[in-house]
This record gives sequence, C-alpha cells and structure tokens, in this order.
Amino acid sequence: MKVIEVRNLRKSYPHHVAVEDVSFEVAEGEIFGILGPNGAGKTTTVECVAGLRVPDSGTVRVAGLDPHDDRDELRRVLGVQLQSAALPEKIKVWEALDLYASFYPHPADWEELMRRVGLHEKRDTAFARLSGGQRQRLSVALALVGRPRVAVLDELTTGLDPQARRDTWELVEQVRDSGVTIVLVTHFMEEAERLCDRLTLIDRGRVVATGTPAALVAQAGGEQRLRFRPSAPVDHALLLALPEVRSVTGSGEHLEVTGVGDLAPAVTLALAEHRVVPTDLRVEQATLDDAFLALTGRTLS
Ligand SMILES: Nc1ncnc2c1ncn2[C@@H]1O[C@H](COP(=O)(O)OP(=O)(O)OP(=O)(O)O)[C@@H](O)[C@H]1O
Repeated sequence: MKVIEVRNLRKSYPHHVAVEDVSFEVAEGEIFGILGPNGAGKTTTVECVAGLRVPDSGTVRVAGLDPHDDRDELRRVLGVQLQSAALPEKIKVWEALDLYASFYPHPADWEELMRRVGLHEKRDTAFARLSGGQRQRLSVALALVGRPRVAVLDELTTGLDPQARRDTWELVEQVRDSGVTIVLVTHFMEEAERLCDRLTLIDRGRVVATGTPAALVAQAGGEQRLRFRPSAPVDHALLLALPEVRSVTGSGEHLEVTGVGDLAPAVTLALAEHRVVPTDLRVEQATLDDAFLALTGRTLS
C-alpha cells in the first residue's frame, strides 16, 4: 500500500527552480531513498512532503493527507529529521526528548526510545557536548517520539565517521523493522545501496530513474568487471565468444573482462575447460554511481 504519493512536484525560490518535476510513490514499510548530488532538490522535495514548504504546483499526499492543508494531522503521521536541526546548546538529552514528547497526544515512551538509540548513558549530557553521531541519534529519536508511520531522515550520516555511520545505518534498519516507513535523503551511494529497498535518483530538480538499487544498476547497463591473472596465456576470442562477455582487455599480466549476467561463472568455466586458472580474481559490480553517470553523464559526488 502506498503511503506517500508525489505527483509532478514543482517548487522554485526567487531566481531559482529547485524542483522542476518530481514524482514518486513510497510503499508502507519500505526504506525509500532520494539520492542525488548536492543541490539536486532533495531537501526541497522532502520539505514539501513534510508540509514545511508549499509547492508551486503538483500534488503531495502522505497517508491521504495534504501536507499543507492538513498540517496538524500530518504531524501525527510523519516525523521529520532535517539537516540542520539545531537544539539549544544547554538542553540535556532527556529534556529534549521530554519536550518533544509533550508536543504529541500519544507519544512513544521516550525512555525506551533513548535506550533504543543508545543514548541512555548520555541522558544528562547537554546537546553541545554530544558527538556528531550522538546528535544524529538524538535527532532520529526526536523524529520518532510522536510514533510516526513515516519518518523523513535528511542527510542523516553526513559528517559522521565510518563507525558512527554504520551504527546509524543499523538504527535505521531497526526503525524500519519496527514498522515505520522511512524516506531517506542522501548523497552517499553506499548508504543508498546498503539501506534502501527502492530509491529515486534526482538530478537538477528532476527524477532520473526510480527502482530497487539492483534494478537501477541493471537499467544503466548493469555491467560487471572481472580482473584476474591467468595461469597461462588466454586467447581473447575464447572469452569474447561467450554471450556474457562484452570486452576483454589485457593490461600487463592481468586480464580485464567486462560483461553482464552470470559473467564470473561463465568466464571461470570457459577458462577451466582450457586448463587455465584465474588467480587474484576480483569481481567489481557496477554501482549506483555508475548508473547515475550512465543516466546523466555526471557523477554523484
Ligand atoms: N531557501 C532557499 N532559497 C533559495 N534557494 C534555495 C533555498 N533552499 C535551497 N535553494 C537552492 O535550491 C536548490 C536545491 O536545493 P536543495 O537543498 O533542495 O537540494 P539538495 O539536493 O537537498 O542539496 P543538498 O544536499 O546540498 O542540501 C539548490 O540550488 C539550492 O541552492
């Protein structure tokens, strides 16, 4: 069942069209990613979804509600964590949770939420003294304290070190597993690949493609690359004859084979038939970055 529907959204600022034409649907219970480079219009899009900005045209529905006209009802359905959510420096972790809980008629048990995001030991720590990762986890908890059906998380892991980023990813998965639909805005390819059930690629205010990470990669050619050192010389024609293979190039002792489908098994089998062993075999899958490049001619970063 779809819980968010965005149709032909357009939003401009003075002298600048931030969102030209964006449409997508989010199904209940999924992690839906909005991926694109800086300035693509991602934040403006989710701000329209969250009722924080009024679209110039197009429609947005969240659980059947119009985010602008039904703002009060929307607050009960949708929790939002935005990029620069700042809290007063001196507010303590527990105070922030208690305050936010007071905004809702049926809030979550914030003590339990605090434990779930791993901030129990920091309950009396002032916001200014939290690390980047702890602040992010607090902002996730604040987005969830109203027991939303949908949580919008914007650039959640920007500025975090790799460990804090992985911890935050686990937290997002736990939240999804508890039944909350998540809209995740990111410009990190790895984050989108790891977390998103489906995602939409946005560039210059327009949707470039929408689908599962695997489908987007496949749609853009889905090419894989094998690199290995053959134990004996290999006739390139032997590999080029395989339907999975698109190109064979040799660089030094290494061979590089690109192709699609079951490329690695097909190549290793063909080599084995000629008693050649591929050593130092490395398989590189195409990534969302490759997909974005193929679709827009530009990279994500
Ligand atoms: N309040 C504003 N006034 C004028 N222009 C704005 C405003 N907010 C955003 N923009 C511009 O609109 C465009 C889209 O911005 P938006 O923040 O939606 O993109 P984004 O994809 O979220 O990028 P980022 O990841 O850098 O935040 C950018 O060119 C930005 O400079």
